[in-house]
Amino acid sequence: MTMIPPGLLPEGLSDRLPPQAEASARLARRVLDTVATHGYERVMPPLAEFEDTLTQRLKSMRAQDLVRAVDPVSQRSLALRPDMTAQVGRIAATRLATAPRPLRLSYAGPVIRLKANQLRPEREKLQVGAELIGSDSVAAAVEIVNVAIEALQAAGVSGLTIDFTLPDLIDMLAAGPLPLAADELEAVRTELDAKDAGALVALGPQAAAYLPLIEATGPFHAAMERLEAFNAQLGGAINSRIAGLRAIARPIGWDITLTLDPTERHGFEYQNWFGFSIFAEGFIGEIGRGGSYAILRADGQDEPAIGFSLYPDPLIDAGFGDEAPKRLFLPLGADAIRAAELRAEGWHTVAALVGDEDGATLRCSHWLDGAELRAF
Ligand SMILES: N[C@@H](Cc1c[nH]c[nH+]1)C(=O)O
Repeated sequence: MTMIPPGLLPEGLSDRLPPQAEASARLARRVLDTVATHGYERVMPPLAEFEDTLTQRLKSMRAQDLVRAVDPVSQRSLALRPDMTAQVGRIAATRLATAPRPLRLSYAGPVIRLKANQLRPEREKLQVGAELIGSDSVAAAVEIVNVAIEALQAAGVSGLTIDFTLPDLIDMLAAGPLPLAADELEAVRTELDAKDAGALVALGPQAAAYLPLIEATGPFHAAMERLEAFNAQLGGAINSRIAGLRAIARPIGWDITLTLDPTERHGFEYQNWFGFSIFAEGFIGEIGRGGSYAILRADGQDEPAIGFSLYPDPLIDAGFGDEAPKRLFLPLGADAIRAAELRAEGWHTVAALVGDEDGATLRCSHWLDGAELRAF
């Protein structure tokens, strides 16, 4: 029999220890507090749900990568949540179906996937976010992008880059001005993902018409000019998308780097007209993502929505939210009233239990001597 050392967890799952556990809670708190100031109210969906209600609520969400189990009570398939946006969608479509719109909700909690991605081995991640339900207008997008930026800045994250994308652009073009057969569509997507101009042209003239989209990538303003030139060739077929992107970019401060990658689809499985990824200087991979999507309501109608989710674990690993508390040792018999006063001033007290503990070993910087603080 193989011995499993104590404390060993399944691959991709880990404990958060002091001080990162506190830092993680603090960062989530800052984000939630910031979004609350913009009217977003917190919901707490459960860790697991019936698999079908979890995956069928958002249009074009796929049931991939789920950690599943059969519920012995209902005999139905349960899944651990991979993304709280789907749960917020379910809440909005069911229990809050009659709440006034737009409905602004926020959330924070762990999410889990079966497989880790190439960039990070973790299968469990903290997700913190906000969703605006009832609109996916340009005004709603402006609000969501700016609230996401403000929340990250309030948490002390700087050097932000926002990469805009148009998740359903290829579908829209293929169904309209640049027709593609179903099999061609997938091949075009693959080559656009790879940004392989040669391979795209080799697919034939229909596919080659998508070539300008490879060029319309990079720093926002230059890429937008190329996207506008492409739009002009198409007789203005994507006018509304272009106007939307410009309006969303306009209020964003100069301290934020903006980029465009109109065909990026990694991580944008259910988003429709607008999507964005958030990067922070010094971190590989995105630390957040968002966009517009449709929630399926009980009456079969779609409800528009837009939101963002942050994945702050890499920030925590790098020390964000770390604030070493001032720790004070209380020897046996210390003045309880004075200790309470000091706690009210922000000290964390560590009380002796037997009398021979060493406060310095317990990571206290000071000890209470009568009413006085003494440094160790
Ligand atoms: N939940 C999505 C991002 C998102 C939130 N709202 C809309 N999109 C994700 O984590 O990829």
